[in-house]
Amino acid sequence: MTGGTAREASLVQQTFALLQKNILVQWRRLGHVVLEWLQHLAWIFMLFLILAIRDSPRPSAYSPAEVLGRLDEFSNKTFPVGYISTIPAIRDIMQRVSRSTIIPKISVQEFQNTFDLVDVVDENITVGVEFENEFTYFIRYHLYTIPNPNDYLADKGYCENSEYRCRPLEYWKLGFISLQASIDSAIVERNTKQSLWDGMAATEVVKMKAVDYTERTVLYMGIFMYGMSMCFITLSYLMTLQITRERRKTRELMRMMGLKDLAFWLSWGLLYTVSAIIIATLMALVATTYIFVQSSFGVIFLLFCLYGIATVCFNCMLSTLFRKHRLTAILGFFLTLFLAALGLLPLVNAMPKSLEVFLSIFHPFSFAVGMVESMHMANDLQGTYFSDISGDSSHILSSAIYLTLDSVLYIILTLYFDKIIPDKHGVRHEPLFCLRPSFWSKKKMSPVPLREGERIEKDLGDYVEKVPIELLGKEAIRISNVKKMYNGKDKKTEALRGLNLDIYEGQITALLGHSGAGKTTLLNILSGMCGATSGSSNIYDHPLSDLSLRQEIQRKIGFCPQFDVNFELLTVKENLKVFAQIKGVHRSKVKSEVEKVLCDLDIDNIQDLRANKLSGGQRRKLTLAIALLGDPEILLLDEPTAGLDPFSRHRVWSILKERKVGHVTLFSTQFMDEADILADRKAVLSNGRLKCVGSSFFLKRKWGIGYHLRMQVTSPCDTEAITLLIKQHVFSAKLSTQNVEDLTFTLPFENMDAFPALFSDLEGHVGRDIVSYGVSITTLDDVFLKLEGEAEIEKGDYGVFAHEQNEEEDHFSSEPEDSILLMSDSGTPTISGLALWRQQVLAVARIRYLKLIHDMKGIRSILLLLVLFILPLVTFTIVMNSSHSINTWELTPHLYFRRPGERNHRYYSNLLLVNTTGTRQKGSIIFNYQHCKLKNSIWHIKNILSLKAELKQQGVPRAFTI
Ligand SMILES: Nc1ncnc2c1ncn2[C@@H]1O[C@H](COP(=O)(O)OP(=O)(O)OP(=O)(O)O)[C@@H](O)[C@H]1O
Repeated sequence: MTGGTAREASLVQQTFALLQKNILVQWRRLGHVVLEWLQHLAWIFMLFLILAIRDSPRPSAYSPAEVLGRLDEFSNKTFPVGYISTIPAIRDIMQRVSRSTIIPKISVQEFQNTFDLVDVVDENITVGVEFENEFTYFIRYHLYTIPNPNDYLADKGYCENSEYRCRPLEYWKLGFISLQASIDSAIVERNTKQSLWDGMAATEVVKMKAVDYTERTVLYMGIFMYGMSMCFITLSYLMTLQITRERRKTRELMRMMGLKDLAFWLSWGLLYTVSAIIIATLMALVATTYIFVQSSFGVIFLLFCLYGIATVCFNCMLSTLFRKHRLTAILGFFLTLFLAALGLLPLVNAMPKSLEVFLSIFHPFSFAVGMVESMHMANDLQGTYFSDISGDSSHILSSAIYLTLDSVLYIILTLYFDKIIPDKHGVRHEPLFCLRPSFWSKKKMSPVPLREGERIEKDLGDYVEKVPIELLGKEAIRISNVKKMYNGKDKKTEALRGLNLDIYEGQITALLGHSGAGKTTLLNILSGMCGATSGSSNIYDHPLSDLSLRQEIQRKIGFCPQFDVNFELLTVKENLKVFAQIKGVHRSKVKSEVEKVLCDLDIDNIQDLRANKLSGGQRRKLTLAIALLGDPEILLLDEPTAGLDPFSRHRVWSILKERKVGHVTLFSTQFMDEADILADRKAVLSNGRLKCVGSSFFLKRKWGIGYHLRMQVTSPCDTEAITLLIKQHVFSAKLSTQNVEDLTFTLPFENMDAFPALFSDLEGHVGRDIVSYGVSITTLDDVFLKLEGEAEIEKGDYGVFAHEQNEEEDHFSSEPEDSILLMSDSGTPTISGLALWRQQVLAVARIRYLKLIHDMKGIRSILLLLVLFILPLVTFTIVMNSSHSINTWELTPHLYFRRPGERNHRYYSNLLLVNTTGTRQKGSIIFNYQHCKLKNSIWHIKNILSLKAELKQQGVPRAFTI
């Protein structure tokens, strides 16, 4: 193997080339880009408006602490309490409660079962008490009488210095605290035989210092959380649309040229990361102005930024899962909508850490972990800061770590799915490919000498021409028993049925065959655009099935596919530059390489024309030019001159001939003259099999009919006499065509010796019954026609036609629609008036119906995905509901005890101790509290509720209520 420009495709060069291309494309479609940005900004503006109207920044203020009175000062005319007695101890406790000195007017009633009790509680007739055991109990109020005990569902604070509007005070005003104190006293009295009633009754109730205005409702915070989670929704839609489109159109071909997967994803990822950062900056500005007023801009910006990057990575992952760009984009849109709902979960309640870690694989949830907590802190008039990242702002760190890990996870999954879910073209890796050692060890190609004379085409016997001795051992491509089966929806197509063929270095080989013979399929397999179903193909003795070597092999190949490849908004020159860099042409040589190819193919006059403005032939030349870039050792060309003018065809032929030595060239063509002139060897395929292979001379000798003797005769003419004359010299001559004034005979090659005598005899008849005559040799067309037969050709044509129909998405383009409407089978209008109108309506209705069925598949996929992603949400909601956690607040000493420096977090409240003695009571209860690592004398509590705690004072256990 010789030749080839030195090429080494580096990740940086490829990424840079594609990124440059992406930026250029964005620039060329500036109008669209502006519209896209208007969409992004519309979302941010909407959020800004909602915030500006709903929640203008308020001055920081606290409502002060105030003493509400003694516990026994609560007085209600009647205070009915119901309970269910399941064990005698409960009745005993409630009997004691009925004698409560804290609530003198209490009346206690026993109920038979929970339903009866719930009925009266629901009607707000009585307050319910349910015991789990003799120490644990629930107090049940009518749902709307006291604020929801769940901190996140309740209006916290909101006192505005007015007792009337102070919701948390309902706990005091409606007797909740006094009842709880009564039950606690009864339990303590029953178990310790000591009475706490008097002390308890004298306990003073104090409203803690609280933030003056904080409206903590799920709805309110949920709207903003949801709005913030969806700030990248338009970006997601447009990104998936573009990536999936390019992935489908050109990615596999670029991959075939040696493009590294990561370079492709990075080029898009980096472009959209810039957009995400701009959106993140604007969002952070809006959020810090209206929601996180006390927080540092940097912290909020960081979270938005990381969320944006994770979104970009997520979209890349999504783009690997589907082929259709619209479907992917719509799906991405709905997924963002639904995943953003996951961000609401941290609002509802404190969730177990394990569930938080599990849900953090969804980036909107990870984002919400930081944002929701920051919102709660903002409601407490606290801000989040980098300096506090290990303290109260630690949730920011968790969120940032989750989002970073999400991004890494999505990138890994993108690369993985990209390998195991191939696009329309491309080779599928097995799911566990990364566990194979060969995947990680980068083998270098070292050609292994071939065993001389071992020919895999030998099965065809006489149909294969023997290659000259100097070619033996120069087999560059060896195709052995290759089969390819396409599994369509309705039927399977066997495109190749055990093909054997050797392609030699230093030769140009042509693939001939009827439409649908399998030429394109073979070239696609060799180029790596698709895999074979079975059999092996080796390139320089390296099996193509070894995926670890594939990239190495592919870099040596220049491939011109049947379809045209280019980036439409780039000029011819820009296209060539990008592809040269992808192919690994050194940066310093890109310019000269591009100029050489432009000049070789005579397209330098159109180098500044955009690809979407090129004619069919010019596009073809561009695709060929791309294949020639980097002077690849192996050229695989699928109908390279289709659509070219004769001048350009000759130019292509001379280029291929010039670079023949030391290179391998394999091309397919429908032009027999092209194969005849250009190719050293022609391989004729028929229905997926090799029919024969050899030089033109060999094929013509073997299948040609010999020579054609054409003569113009006078009319009327004695055909029999002329035939007899010819047969006298060439006995096996045959009259092949006969017209009024023309006769054509075929003369076999073997009778060439008889030709001089035949011609001199014919000369004698010229001017009498023969006007003139001439002889021509069999062409490859004749060979082809003989080999295939007309019936075969028709069959092949039909096959391809059917296939193309399947391939194209526009089944229902308007053209067939029109033809259905206007023409009968014979092509002439046969009906008119009402009948025609009826037929048109039916036809259009049928087309609409078929379109709907077609779209249903997409809708089904969307629904399936939605269900999959909603499932965690639904499960979580069920779990939450079943645990009654939303409307229940369990009071445990744990809530009130915290380490110094620990944030005043959710259910944790600081303990209020009011020392009215005027002395610092060393050794007293205050001293003991200080040793319990409690932060004392803090005038701040979320709700004023009772706590049952037990502390030892001077070794004596004392139960009391705070
Ligand atoms: N993606 C596909 N899915 C299903 N069948 C296919 C697909 N591609 C090709 N075929 C079928 O495989 C057979 C071989 O097709 P191929 O394109 O290789 O023929 P060809 O010799 O290149 O034809 P042409 O000269 O018209 O390009 C045909 O019958 C075709 O219908």
